[in-house]
Amino acid sequence: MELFKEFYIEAAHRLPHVPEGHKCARLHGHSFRITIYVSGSPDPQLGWVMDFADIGEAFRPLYDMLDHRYLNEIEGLENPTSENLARWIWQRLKPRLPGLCRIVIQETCTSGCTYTGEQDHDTSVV
Ligand SMILES: Nc1nc2c(c(=O)[nH]1)N=C([C@H](O)[C@H](O)COP(=O)(O)OP(=O)(O)OP(=O)(O)O)CN2
Ligand SMILES: [Zn+2]
Repeated sequence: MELFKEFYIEAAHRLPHVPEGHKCARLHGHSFRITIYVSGSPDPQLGWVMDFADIGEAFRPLYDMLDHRYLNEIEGLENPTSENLARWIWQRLKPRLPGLCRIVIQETCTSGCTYTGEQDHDTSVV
């Protein structure tokens, strides 16, 4: 079974490696929606995989690092695309939340990225 919990951060960014003239080279902001998914089997007694609040607890330190920030200033997020943000969160959250199975980053109502932590070719540019 899969649980999810949504978080919203307000953050500014710019994409430093886009072609000249691209709108995303300019400083701008988003209300990012970050959805954290956890998989597991429900405990027979409690009836839940884990307490939703514990997902919040695990994510809290990262939330505090991201919310109302200029993402480019954060170590490892110098090129804060949705893809890089998803991977950045995964690397820091997985040790605290072993059941983590998916992260969905939504930058706008129409654009986003899903990451399941598989071995992709790490071509991130910072
Ligand atoms: N693969 C990616 N492409 C883009 C990213 C990204 O992180 N990964 N990011 C951006 C920009 O941050 C941009 O602010 C968001 O993209 P976009 O969907 O183009 O935003 P719009 O609201 O302007 O899009 P509409 O066409 O109006 O729906 C760009 N690309
Ligand atoms: Zn953007």
